[in-house]
Amino acid sequence: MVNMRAITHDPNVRNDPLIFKPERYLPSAGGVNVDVRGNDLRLAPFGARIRVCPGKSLWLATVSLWVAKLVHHFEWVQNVAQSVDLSEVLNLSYEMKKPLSAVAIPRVRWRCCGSLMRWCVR
Ligand code: HEM
Repeated sequence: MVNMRAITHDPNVRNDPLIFKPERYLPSAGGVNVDVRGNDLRLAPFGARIRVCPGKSLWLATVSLWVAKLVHHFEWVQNVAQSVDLSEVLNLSYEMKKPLSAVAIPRVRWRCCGSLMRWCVR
């Protein structure tokens, strides 16, 4: 498994590695253009080489749809009961010490149309 934490926290690879700045990989915002499919280890969320994620193409082809659906159907608001804490803990990999929590409020009301996996707007 590629140690992405070590790579992405290396100041020789990333300027200001501790600052949350996703636009650093957005060419239209002056960031660098990185191939995330495992060919460029500056950013390899799916790993690389022989154990690279076999689901990467499926995910890259559908991620826009998933995000669009989540934003279209829900209003996302901060969970006031649990503030955002970016502290990390080392388990099998680095994980958030306190899981990120948000509240999703449905934008429309739904009712089940009777068949499995089919929901309609009331
Ligand atoms: C946001 C989406 C995803 C991310 C960030 C992701 C990331 C990863 C990473 C980092 C690995 C480990 C690579 C390594 O060991 O170096 C992995 C492995 C794997 N992923 Fe994904 N993955 C995603 C989605 C998917 C999807 C959609 C599928 C299946 C449909 C999938 C199936 C697998 C499998 C089976 C492995 C194990 C491969 C092996 O050990 O040989 N992943 N993934």
